[in-house]
Amino acid sequence: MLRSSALRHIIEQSTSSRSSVTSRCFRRSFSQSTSVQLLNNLHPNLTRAAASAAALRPRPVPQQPNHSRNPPPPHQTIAETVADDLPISSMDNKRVAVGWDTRTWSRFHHIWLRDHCRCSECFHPTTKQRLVNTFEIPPDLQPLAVESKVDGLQVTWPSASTPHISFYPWSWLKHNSYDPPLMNSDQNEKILWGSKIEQSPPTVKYEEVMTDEGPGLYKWLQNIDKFGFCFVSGVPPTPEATEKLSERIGFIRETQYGKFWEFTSDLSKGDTAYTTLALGAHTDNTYFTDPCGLQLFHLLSHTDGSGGATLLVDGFYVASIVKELHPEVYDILSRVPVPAHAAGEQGSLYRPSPSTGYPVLRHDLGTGDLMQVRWNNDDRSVMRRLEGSLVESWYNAIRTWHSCLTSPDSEYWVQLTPGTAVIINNHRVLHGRSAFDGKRRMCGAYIGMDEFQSKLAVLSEKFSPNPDLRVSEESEKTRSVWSPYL
Ligand SMILES: C[N+](C)(C)CCCC[C@H](N)C(=O)O
Ligand SMILES: O=C(O)CCC(=O)C(=O)O
Repeated sequence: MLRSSALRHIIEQSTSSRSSVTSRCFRRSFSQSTSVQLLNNLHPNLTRAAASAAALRPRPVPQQPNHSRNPPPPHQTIAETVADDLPISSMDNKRVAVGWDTRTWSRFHHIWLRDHCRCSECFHPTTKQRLVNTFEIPPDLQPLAVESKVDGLQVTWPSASTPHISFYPWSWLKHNSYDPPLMNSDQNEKILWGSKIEQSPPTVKYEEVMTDEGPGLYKWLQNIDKFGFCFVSGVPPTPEATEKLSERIGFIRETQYGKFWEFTSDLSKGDTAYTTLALGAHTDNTYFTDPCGLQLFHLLSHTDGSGGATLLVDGFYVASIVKELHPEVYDILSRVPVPAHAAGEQGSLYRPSPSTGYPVLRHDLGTGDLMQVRWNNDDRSVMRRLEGSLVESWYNAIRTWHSCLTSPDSEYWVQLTPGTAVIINNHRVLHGRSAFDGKRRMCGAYIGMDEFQSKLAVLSEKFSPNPDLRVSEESEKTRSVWSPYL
């Protein structure tokens, strides 16, 4: 074991002579390594010197990594990467540092790396479940060695028997870097829209969507994720075809209204949707703890009457305007819980848990991103938990919210016709309809948000334009343990 004084001497030597320092590798025992080892608190100049020296270092032949227990990530063959492109790795008594370039470093705690080992002993290769016992990992665990390999970081851990070797692909480390985060959030790009979306609303063709789980289905789900809704044209105007279309995404979510629903103005269910009344912009299921994620509508027929136009409003677009122009309103809508109920059926009485309900605007607690809009003023219950001091400002807030929702700039009115279905992200896009008369038959279904996100993730693994997200090749029978979604 080399003493730190000797190492420090080497570091001083290399700093002064700017000798080429192989900084890709860090070992406790100096004997096996020809490279200079980097100690804890690296001298900043050394890091740069090491990195620049490494960049100038002659190109050794790439080593064949030992993947006996960790299959290389499917999208990474053993590239002809020469050592210079390898990230620098070093460690102190708590963490491993990976230098992507001289200015970009990630730090991974030893306990974190050991806990996230993906070898077949630590992580079930088929079920993708953790096998390592997190709670037997010593809190002060330190590697015996840390080494930059051609396609990833190799860490050797002490263990009662033979040392345990973990391997982490560079792409996986970069995707999961937490100190600092290097990848933007899992959220895909969202395109906010107002009434002008009418000029080119997102649309896919039924044929595209229905062919094998291919690009067409992916395009549909991408549109829903990006815009919060998407039309499907060319749908046979039957409940059967519409049900099959819905099930392309995932299983239909059954509620008190049934599984796949067909409805008309006959009050067959205790809800104003089953009347000819106009319905203001709302999201469905505010009376559920977990409102459905998607809602699909397909107008089957409308005879002997008119009206019944469909209203769509991008709740994220409206929220962005409220946040900008009325921050105090945005704050109230994000804080004050709103109770709701569905009580029109004798046999059921739905209220969310807790029955005080949830605020109109829900945010990702980590990123602060707006994640959900919950708004249905018709289904709102008694505001029995509103602080007296907040009553007037709450009503002012929802008045402002309502006026922004119903602004001509926000509202997108479209007359649905048989053959064109529309699917809506019920956590983002509000919908409604104008009053109507005559005989109007509408059908559709609810799909859970988790089913939607799951199908989108599975298709992204195959078709995402982002190579970090596209992690399964046709040949892959099972999902890679390196999937960025785990
Ligand atoms: C969609 N379908 C016609 C089946 C039911 C409609 C229920 C609407 C309810 N007021 C809500 O906002 O959730
Ligand atoms: O009938 C319609 O067009 C929409 C009904 C509605 O808003 C709903 O079912 O939630």
